[in-house]
Amino acid sequence: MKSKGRTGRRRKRKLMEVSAGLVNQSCDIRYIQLRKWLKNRGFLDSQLRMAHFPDTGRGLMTTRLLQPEDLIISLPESCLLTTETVLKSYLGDFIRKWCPPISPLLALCTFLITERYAGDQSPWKPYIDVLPSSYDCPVYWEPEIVTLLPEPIRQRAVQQRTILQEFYSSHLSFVRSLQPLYQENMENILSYDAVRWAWCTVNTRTVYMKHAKRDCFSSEPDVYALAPFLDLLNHSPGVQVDAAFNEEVRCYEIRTKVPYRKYDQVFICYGHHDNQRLLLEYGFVASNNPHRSVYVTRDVMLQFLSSTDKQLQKKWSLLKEHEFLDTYWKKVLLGSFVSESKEQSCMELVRKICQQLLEQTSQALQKVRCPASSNTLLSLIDHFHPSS
Ligand SMILES: C[S@@+](CC[C@H](N)C(=O)[O-])C[C@H]1O[C@@H](n2cnc3c(N)ncnc32)[C@H](O)[C@@H]1O
Repeated sequence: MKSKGRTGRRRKRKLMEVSAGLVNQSCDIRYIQLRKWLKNRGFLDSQLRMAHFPDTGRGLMTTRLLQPEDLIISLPESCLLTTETVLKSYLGDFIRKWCPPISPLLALCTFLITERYAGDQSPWKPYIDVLPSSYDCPVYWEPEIVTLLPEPIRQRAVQQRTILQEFYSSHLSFVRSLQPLYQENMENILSYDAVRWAWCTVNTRTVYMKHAKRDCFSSEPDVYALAPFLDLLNHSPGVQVDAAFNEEVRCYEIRTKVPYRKYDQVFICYGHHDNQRLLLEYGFVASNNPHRSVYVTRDVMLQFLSSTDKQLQKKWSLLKEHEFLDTYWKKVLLGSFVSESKEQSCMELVRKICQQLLEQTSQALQKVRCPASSNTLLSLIDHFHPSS
């Protein structure tokens, strides 16, 4: 009787999951190893399970109803990977001796790479095995694809690539100093590709956790913690959570502010980011993002403003200098009263600009021919379409 009931419940759960379009990934061997590893480090089983969702990809679903103020997850300190972890490791002495001090970000990236290189020997293997092997952030895109992005985000994507390249090349001498630890050439282990992977891992997956300033690190903020399992939570701009390290119980805790039904995907909010920022920093865009915005370059604006106005450049500089450009547009677009004629002309200008950006986006879409990446890219570029 008992086992029949359990079978029935299993069938019902399967049906509900299938109807929600999600695939429970609990039997993935890497996931099982991760759960075992977490348990050994004191993580008590939570109601969350890894699953694959049709709209957001891999994420976490709840196996029970969640009410506002419920604790979603409580991850013990021993599961967190921070600069403290790095300093206690074989890298600690090298970091402490190195001058000028390296950044907390470089310490984390180096540790991730050397632990991945250690393979079976690494105590972090179960975590590293579930990390993505590559990312969708623009630093992974082919330059021809980056060229197709709308100009403002294209500039930022190019800038980001330069920052990463400088991050990689400016730390080569520190990387070489680690050679006594390995037989293989250190520059092969900490290659550009490896650094890009680690950089994206830290940038897309860490939670905020402030650490006291230490002399062995440069003055950049030390605010990262890699949080295994917890970092499978996807972003939704509409949800609210309380997330922080609880000093009393020494766990990183997240409490939901919104309810979830059984088998729903549970989300957190990475911040009030527009789609440009989400794409640059996390490699995705959110549909129905209340913070979405359309970036317009100065050249496009000037192209639409009266070409007969000889004083236009001067007026523009003046407005910019006094920070009127942003505030005035926001006022009009958010519905504050300016004057009827001004409002109408502003709206008309916005409509024309959007129309032009729409046309440019359609042309860019036509050029995306690469079959392997077209789906992701089409959806990404589509989100930058001003009409969306
Ligand atoms: C902290 S991880 C979340 C877990 C991740 N989906 C995974 O499979 O490991 C952040 C990454 O998840 C993806 N992501 C998060 N929220 C998303 C969303 N709403 N839609 C699509 N992808 C999302 C992005 O690739 C992002 O860089």
